[in-house]
Parts: sequence; C-alpha cells; structure tokens
Amino acid sequence: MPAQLLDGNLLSKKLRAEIAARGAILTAKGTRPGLAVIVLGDNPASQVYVRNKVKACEDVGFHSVLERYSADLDEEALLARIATLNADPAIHGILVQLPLPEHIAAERVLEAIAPHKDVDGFHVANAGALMVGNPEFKPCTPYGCMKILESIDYPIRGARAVIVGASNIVGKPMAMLLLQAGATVTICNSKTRDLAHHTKDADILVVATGKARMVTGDMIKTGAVVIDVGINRLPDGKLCGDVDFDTAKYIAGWITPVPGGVGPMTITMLLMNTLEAAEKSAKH
Ligand SMILES: Nc1nc(=O)c2c([nH]1)NC[C@@H]1CN(c3ccc(C(=O)N[C@@H](CCC(=O)O)C(=O)O)cc3)C=[N+]21
Repeated sequence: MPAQLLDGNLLSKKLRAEIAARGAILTAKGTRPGLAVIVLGDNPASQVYVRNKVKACEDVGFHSVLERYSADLDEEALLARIATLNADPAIHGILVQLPLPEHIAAERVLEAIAPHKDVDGFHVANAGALMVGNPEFKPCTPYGCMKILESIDYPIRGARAVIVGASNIVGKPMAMLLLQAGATVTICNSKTRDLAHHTKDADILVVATGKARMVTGDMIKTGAVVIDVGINRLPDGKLCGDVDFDTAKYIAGWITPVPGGVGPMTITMLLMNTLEAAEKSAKH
C-alpha cells in the first residue's frame, strides 16, 4: 500500500496527553474544565457518540455532565436547560447532539448557546467570526482535519484543496480554514458537474458527503492527501468512509482510515475547545 496512513487514534493520543496536562494545571488553579452534553431521543448512533464524548472527558480529567431527554421534550424546555448551563460556572462547553427531533428548530437551539461556550463552533457568531478569521472556536471536525495536515507538516500554502460536501458543520468551515492557511479552495456539492475533474486536481482532498465509498481511486491525484470525514454503517454493521479506501490507498500519498481517522480527532478537538474555553474563563 503506497499511501501513508494518517492515524487519528495515534495523533489523538498525543494531543489528549497535552490536553490532560494543560487541564491538570488549570484544575490545580481551581478551574476544572467542564463539558455538558445534551442528547434527545434514543437514536443508537447518537447514544454511542455522546457516551464516547463523556468518556473522553473522563480520560483527560475533565468534569462532564450528560443530560438525556426524551425525543418529545419541547423546545422551550430545552432552551431553558441551555440558559441554565450558560450561567453555570462549572460548565465551559455545551454541546447539543445533532440531529435534533423534527419539532425542534435546531438553529434556534444552537443560537441559544452562549458563543463563549459553543465548543462545537456551530453558533452563527462563531461561523461569522471564522469567516473573518478569528473565531472563538473552530468546528471540531475541520479543526481535526487541519491538525492531521499539521502532523505531516503538509505545505498548505499554494496547494490545491478540494472539499466534497458543503455542509455548515464540515464543508464550509473546512474551506475557510484551508483558505486562511493559503490553499486554493474548491467546494463541490451534490450538483457539481464532472466531480472527478475537480477531485483529480486536488493536492488535498477532503470528502464529507455522507455517501459510502463514493470517491474512488480513479478520482484521486497520485500522491494527494485524502481526508475522509464520512462515517457510514454498512448492512453488515461495519463502518466505512465516503472514500473507497481499497482503491484510493494505491493512488493517494496519505489517507485517513475509517474508523480511526477523522472520528477520534473530532472528539479530541472538542476536548481542546473545552480546555480553551476553561482557560479563557479562568483569565476573567
Ligand atoms: N453537536 C454535535 N457535535 C458533533 O460533533 C456531532 C454531532 N452533534 N452529531 C453527530 C456527529 C458525529 N460525530 C462523531 C464524532 C466522533 C466519531 C468517532 O469517534 N468515530 C470512531 C468510530 C466510532 C464507532 O465505532 O462508531 C472512528 O471514526 O474511529 C464519530 C462521529 C460527532 N458529531
């Protein structure tokens, strides 16, 4: 396999050790970083993810609270919980697990989180600040992808970066971070004509479409860095990415696996954002 594997578990381990050390210093000074995670309903995937987030907090010594509510919790009750957490000095980060049930206006909920506790980086104030270049928090998945590129000292300045997927939580913020790092950025979406023409031009290819194995080896430039954000569950229960790893690995120069690539980095950057939120609060 010519491509070098970009191991998100290994990089997470290193970063989480640094996060734990910085967290311990802060805790000793009287501010233990704290994250609140809210989840509605009993979607099994959401339950697994939120438990992983809380477990990750425990592993680095952070305080965490997991609040689980029934899927029919009304929006006003959820907003009231967020208001309480906004005012809670033991909580530095608030995460409301997405997707939310249909009867709840997700954007209203995300806008209710105090921007200085918005460790997901989903609040419009943080999205706007990211575009201007100084967000309070970078969204965790794109931030993790940048850390992956940093881990191999990839020369982003002047590189051609192509992002497949234009979501508010991955594609768009990913484009902003790469642009700020000096890449020439193309964002493709589900209507893009001749997708392969774009992807084959990419030195850095980030795929976040939610379509299992849609980017195949023949769509990749030889030697490219391929970052696969997708997490799809196959009928046999196994996970796979949005990139067809088995054909891509012979063409790419570097590639992230699924699982064990971007997923753990997303959680690591959530811890980083929570740490930074706590560090900022301790300065006031
Ligand atoms: N407000 C909010 N913030 C989020 O950050 C958020 C969210 N809602 N809703 C759902 C998605 C999904 N997400 C994942 C994070 C880590 C893994 C992860 O660690 N994956 C492991 C595998 C886990 C498994 O085995 O299922 C891996 O890729 O190696 C997966 C998915 C965060 N999300």
